[in-house]
Amino acid sequence: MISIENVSKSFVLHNQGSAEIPVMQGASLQVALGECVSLVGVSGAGKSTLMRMIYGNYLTASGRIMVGDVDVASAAPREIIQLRRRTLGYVSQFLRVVPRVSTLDVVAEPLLATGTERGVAITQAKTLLTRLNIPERLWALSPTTFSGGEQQRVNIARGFAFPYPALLLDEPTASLDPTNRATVLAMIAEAKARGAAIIGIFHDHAARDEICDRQFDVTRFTPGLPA
Ligand SMILES: Nc1ncnc2c1ncn2[C@@H]1O[C@H](COP(=O)(O)OP(=O)(O)OP(=O)(O)O)[C@@H](O)[C@H]1O
Repeated sequence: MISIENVSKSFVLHNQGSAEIPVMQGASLQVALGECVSLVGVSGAGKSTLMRMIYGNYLTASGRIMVGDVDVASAAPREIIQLRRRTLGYVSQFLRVVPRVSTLDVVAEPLLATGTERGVAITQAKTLLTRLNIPERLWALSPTTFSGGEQQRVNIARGFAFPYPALLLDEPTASLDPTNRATVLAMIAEAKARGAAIIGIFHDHAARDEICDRQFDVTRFTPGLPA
């Protein structure tokens, strides 16, 4: 489902004499439907950079990043938006909060964007928020004022609302209490069981070992680091 082929990436620091910093060279990884792979490697190895390249937030210098039949490395912005709508989900570490949009609407939005009838989308959002222990009194409010852990759970509810066949998870269990952590791990297991291909970054090693089928050490492709 996700196929990364010989991918390289440099950053050009325009404010520092256009210095070119190579951060990844020749990375390849295949993730099948129903499989969960964790990106590992020392701090600065390029885990987040690879994740952002797969999602199309960072440009890829060379190589291919196939998600389904779309090559994110060469796709037009319009194709990437389409891919993100129905194929590729991303649970980032932090919720991007839009003032005045209710929590229910934040969670239902990925379903509404794919044509789900409003009543069905809101019911699904309520189910997810209940499961993640967001109190009902908060559902009509914007998550702007929520605690860090509450915002993270709203973000997870939103990320799991639509059944994406490919899913990127950036620290999905960070700063969760044991009960909510167990719920999120169960949700990831359910996504795998329905056939999602998942790539995650987990500093929570117990969670990683429980939920991931294998690890991908990004350090092997970091220029200048011992392999
Ligand atoms: N936007 C950027 N501009 C310039 N350099 C960047 C940018 N993003 C990342 N880098 C550099 O790329 C390298 C990889 O960073 P990245 O954040 O991907 O590492 P990581 O493995 O996710 O680290 P951590 O575990 O600490 O989050 C680092 O040397 C970092 O400084």
